[in-house]
Amino acid sequence: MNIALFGYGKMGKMIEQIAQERGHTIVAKIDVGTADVDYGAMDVAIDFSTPDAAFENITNCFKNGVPVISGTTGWLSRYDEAVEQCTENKGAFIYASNFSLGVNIFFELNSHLAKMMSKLEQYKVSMEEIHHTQKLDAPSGTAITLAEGIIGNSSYSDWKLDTAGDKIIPITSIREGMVPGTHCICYESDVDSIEIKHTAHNRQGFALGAVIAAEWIKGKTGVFSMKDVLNLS
Ligand SMILES: NC(=O)C1=CN([C@@H]2O[C@H](COP(=O)(O)OP(=O)(O)OC[C@H]3O[C@@H](n4cnc5c(N)ncnc54)[C@H](O)[C@@H]3O)[C@@H](O)[C@H]2O)C=CC1
Ligand SMILES: O=C(O)C1=N[C@H](C(=O)O)C[C@H](O)C1
Repeated sequence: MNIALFGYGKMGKMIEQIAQERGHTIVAKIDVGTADVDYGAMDVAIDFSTPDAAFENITNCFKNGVPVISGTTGWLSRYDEAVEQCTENKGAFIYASNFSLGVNIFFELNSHLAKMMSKLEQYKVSMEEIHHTQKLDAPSGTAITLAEGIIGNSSYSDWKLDTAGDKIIPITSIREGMVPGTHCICYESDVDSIEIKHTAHNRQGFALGAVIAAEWIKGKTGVFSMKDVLNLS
């Protein structure tokens, strides 16, 4: 497939390597200041750019008939608008806050655990995420998806950064060193704690998942998720 990369930073470079290993061709590397974008050359676009740039990158692709895989986080207040534009243009779109297989299994585990814990009022939930110091958004997109998984399966109604409260999931965001991404969910009672944790050792899992999603979306129309791609129930 001919793949265009929107954002040629840490993730763009990792995706280039994995896509080429799987026999794909990178036909464009679009970053700040790229003047001409040849949409006609692309079978699919993979966007790992910045919170400010993602919406425009994604919707320009829809307008030009190019399917989009986006992993950029921090722009989700405009997700519904992007979905609308995808539908209007009969486009194809997958956004995931995290493309790694491990985290997508962790999402399922989190929802299942939240359902079980919802009957046990003595346990209070909290979340911690740790990322490298260059990260622009907090909390991470993955932490927000995890919080939504808890909210959808319990009586918790919202999440807040560094703020506990009734029916509120407190999220702590730590920025240190080169950490690729660590997420931990803790249920705590007076007598014990239960923790589940996902630790990314590098960025390869994120990049491989994005390339697999790009391969999967070929020939499809609509808005999908990694759950569709990975066939997780
Ligand atoms: N969903 C997932 O699995 C993952 C998501 N991410 C997210 O992906 C995004 C990128 O992460 P990294 O590559 O680590 O960041 P990065 O900072 O290394 O790369 C971002 C690149 O986007 C470029 N950029 C800025 N404006 C642009 C524009 N208008 N068009 C195209 N490119 C533009 C920057 O110059 C930079 O090269 C972040 O939002 C991050 O949270 C990161 C890892 C995994
Ligand atoms: O910025 C990152 O690096 C990452 N961002 C994603 C997020 O916000 O959840 C995914 C991963 O944790 C790495």
